[in-house]
Amino acid sequence: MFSANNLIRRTHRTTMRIGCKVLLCTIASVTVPVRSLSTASSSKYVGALDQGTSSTRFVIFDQKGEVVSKYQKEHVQYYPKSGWVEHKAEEIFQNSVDCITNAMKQAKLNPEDVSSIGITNQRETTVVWDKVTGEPLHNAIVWNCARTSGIVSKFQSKCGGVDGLREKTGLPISTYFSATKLCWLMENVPGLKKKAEAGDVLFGTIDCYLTWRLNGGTHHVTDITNAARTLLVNINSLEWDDFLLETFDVPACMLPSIEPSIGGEFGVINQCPALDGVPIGAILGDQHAATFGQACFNVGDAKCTFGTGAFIMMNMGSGSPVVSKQGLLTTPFYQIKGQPPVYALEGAVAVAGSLIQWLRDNLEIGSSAEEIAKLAASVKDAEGIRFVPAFNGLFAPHWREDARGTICGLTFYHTKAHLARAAIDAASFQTAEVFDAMKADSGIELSALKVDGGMTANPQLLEFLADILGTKVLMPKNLETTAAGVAFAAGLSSGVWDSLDQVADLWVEAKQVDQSIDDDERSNLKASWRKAIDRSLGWEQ
Ligand SMILES: Nc1ncnc2c1ncn2[C@@H]1O[C@H](COP(=O)(O)OP(=O)(O)O)[C@@H](O)[C@H]1O
Ligand SMILES: O=P(O)(O)OC[C@H](O)CO
Repeated sequence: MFSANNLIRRTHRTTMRIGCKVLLCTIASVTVPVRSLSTASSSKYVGALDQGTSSTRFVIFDQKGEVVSKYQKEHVQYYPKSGWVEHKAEEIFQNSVDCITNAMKQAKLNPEDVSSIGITNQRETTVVWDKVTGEPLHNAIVWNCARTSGIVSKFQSKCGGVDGLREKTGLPISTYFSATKLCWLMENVPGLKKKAEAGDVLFGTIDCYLTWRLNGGTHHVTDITNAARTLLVNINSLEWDDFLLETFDVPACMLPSIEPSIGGEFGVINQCPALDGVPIGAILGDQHAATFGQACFNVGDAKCTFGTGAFIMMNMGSGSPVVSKQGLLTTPFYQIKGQPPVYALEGAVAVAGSLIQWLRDNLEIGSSAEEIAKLAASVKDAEGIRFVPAFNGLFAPHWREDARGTICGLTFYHTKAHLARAAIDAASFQTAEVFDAMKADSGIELSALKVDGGMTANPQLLEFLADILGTKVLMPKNLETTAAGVAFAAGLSSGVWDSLDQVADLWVEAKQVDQSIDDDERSNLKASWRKAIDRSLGWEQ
């Protein structure tokens, strides 16, 4: 059992670069449970439950950080109305158990072989469930669901605009975060508000729901990286904030307790026989886990994950969080028990790979992402087409609920291949906007961007990205960076690894892509993108 009494502390010193200064400082004080020391020889594997927007996977890592086995399962996406997105939390839990069971079977491992697991998840997605039966009281409302735009306008007016809560929360008031999703549930699920006020209902993001189901309800907990994406947490105190709870009218009794990401009290698994008795050693939101897996441990290190959306995160170190003036998010990157959190700046782009899925499913211009990628590669560029995928409005750095998808520059010359190319370029253009905002906010000149996620299988994406950013793009050997990140975090808490330096050594570069255009060409491309963005704004009233 993971408890404060059986923890041993180890402190490690390393060098950290801040701008051009090199500091010798403590970055990791790792808490190690006795279990790992007493059973060090047998419990050498670490598991990662990676619950993403489109699928769930369980990945098992050995001490060298190599993948031993993995199992993945997609879940159904529900689109009950235009712009609405839902998941079934029960299906996600059952898929999690299936993935764990199959991956453990493939690797021929028993629970005693696994020192701990980490949970990483699609963030902000909101679940409410019955405290006794565990039954979800509505489908989960997904992070990219735009149903709360009316509620968002109301709170923006009430709180002083889109940035009215930014100092406290690090976030703009947007449909993206959990608070307005919870408001919608309270207003629309009959009887929910009364039950919640009576203490009969629990709220949580996906990490919290899965943890509660896996530990049989012994711990209703979340970690700080997930809690801080609800719009209900003060990013300085790292606690639920009374003013925010009052503003959004959320009863405190339905909220989980907030734990540090690494070594927090998350309980022990007792509802999945394949991992019976294994502690949950770490929880990290998926973008935070990817940043951890990409070993972005120095201030200024940054990564971008190109999956359903695109998410850039840059390590800003511990100390006071930097509040963005450029439309970025301030977010705890991770927190080790007993240590102050390390903060990050993040640029969240809502639509990246999902645009390729849309071309496949709705326009049927190819039967798979790979086929669309091939089509896009058959032309030398997009021939001037700019495709702004503001399907649910625009996230960072614009935060405009009123933007809608826009294709600019079409002529009779263009074919579906140019459209496919423009869709792939859109991910890089959006990343460049966030990249520039990050440089302006942090004062840090980023010399490289580490990348991962499903879209990075596409060489045209990587080449155009390096060109439009004007910097080198680095790809790791291990592309399961999200799962690796939370596995490393769990392994640090259970003693499989004992320092961030050790974890950083597990990161191996597979590929570097360099820019190949000059500054003039880059500025022209960026100027054309800005024009296209302007045309997408204000469409939806
Ligand atoms: N070769 C490719 N070119 C462009 N996009 C791709 C390619 N292969 C996969 N994708 C996109 O990558 C996304 C899947 O990436 P993944 O990291 O698994 O996403 P998530 O973690 O968000 O579920 C899909 O949206 C898909 O359209
Ligand atoms: O599951 P992904 O990779 O699409 O990530 C979703 C993000 O966590 C949403 O904030």
